[in-house]
Amino acid sequence: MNSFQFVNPTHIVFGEGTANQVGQLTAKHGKTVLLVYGSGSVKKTGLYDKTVSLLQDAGVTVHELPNIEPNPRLSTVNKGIAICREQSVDFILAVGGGSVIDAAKAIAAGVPYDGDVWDFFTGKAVIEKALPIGTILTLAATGSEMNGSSVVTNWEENLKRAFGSSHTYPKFSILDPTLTYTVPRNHTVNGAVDIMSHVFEQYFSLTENTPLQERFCESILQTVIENVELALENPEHAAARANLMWSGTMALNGGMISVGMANDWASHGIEHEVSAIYDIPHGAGLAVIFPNWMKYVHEERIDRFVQYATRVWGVNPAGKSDQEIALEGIQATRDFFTRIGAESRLADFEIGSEKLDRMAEEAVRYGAIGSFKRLEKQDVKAILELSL
Ligand SMILES: NC(=O)c1ccc[n+]([C@@H]2O[C@H](COP(=O)([O-])OP(=O)(O)OC[C@H]3O[C@@H](n4cnc5c(N)ncnc54)[C@H](O)[C@@H]3O)[C@@H](O)[C@H]2O)c1
Repeated sequence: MNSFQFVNPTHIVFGEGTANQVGQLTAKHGKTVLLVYGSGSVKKTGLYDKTVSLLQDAGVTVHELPNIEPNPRLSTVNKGIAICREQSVDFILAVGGGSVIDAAKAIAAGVPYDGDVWDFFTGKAVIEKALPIGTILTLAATGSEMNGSSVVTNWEENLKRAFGSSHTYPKFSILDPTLTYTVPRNHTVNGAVDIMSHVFEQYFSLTENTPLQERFCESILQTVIENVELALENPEHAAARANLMWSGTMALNGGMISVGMANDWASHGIEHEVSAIYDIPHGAGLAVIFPNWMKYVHEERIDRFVQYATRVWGVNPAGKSDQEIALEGIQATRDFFTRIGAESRLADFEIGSEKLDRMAEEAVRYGAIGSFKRLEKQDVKAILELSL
């Protein structure tokens, strides 16, 4: 295990009915709020009306930025920055999934910065301060509700980039699993794949002597596997929705499950290049890329893949070589994603080979990616080719 420090400042308020606390939680941090949300579900479910009235009852002035896109765009973030400056907003409340929360973080970082907020995504500048934000989460997936990361798409340049900062952790996040009852089938699937992928990025590591971290990872994977089909069969399955929601938060809350371990994140980097051009949902892209990344890299550390196959998927190792066991675990991953309804090929999104070179080149724009196996442009291209 490597040396590490771990801090996570986000106050989590978990459980049915907790959205009723949004007024008092927000009023602790700000008086003039930008309410950031997507294009439909919060209005349909009544969460929008309820939130506005709770904020007003708490004496908070509310300004709004609706219509955050899935895969939020830089142009929308800039609109939010302008509103905050014009209206002297002192707190941002995100109500939605990862896209809404990520947009809120980018706005929060952009408001006190004199330059272009995109600088934080390209590494040209480092975030030194940000407006405080809070969230009401409506979709179990990204972990953005308890981490400092944001992913934004610069649509004009077809670039999807991320930043991570200690200044953009939410002050609080309200996690009411009943708010996810309305999440449609495809986004429930994408969310589950995203949660599992976050764990994979941390679990497939070359760092030695990390048994507790590995078991944290395995337990999240098992919990998602056990619960996602229950939520798909019955979208109002209270226990399944609660378990998925907490799994999503734990899978990526600033690295708690993988402290002291090298992380990989190459598959996320590759997926970002795909969705930057084709605007496909993040989880859907990961369901295609990840099993192919696994096939491509598993020989780097076969014992971790054997452990994954046997502990997570219950592969019986008797009479099999390590290679056979590892491949059985990878196939079990692919089969599971397919069984819950995730796509398995880029062709399912009508993506062909035309832009593979550009995607591979952009993925390694700042150098080789990944730590489990360092991937150069030709490796990324090979994984994308396997994914066609
Ligand atoms: N910040 C991070 O740590 C992090 C990690 C992984 C991914 N991401 C990014 O997050 C984005 C994806 O976020 P996401 O997976 O949470 O999805 P999302 O926020 O894009 O939402 C997906 C869809 O679900 C709908 N939706 C959300 N809640 C709903 C509800 N309760 N009922 C009905 N519909 C609902 C939204 O309107 C949207 O159409 C991508 O841009 C991805 O790159 C961020």
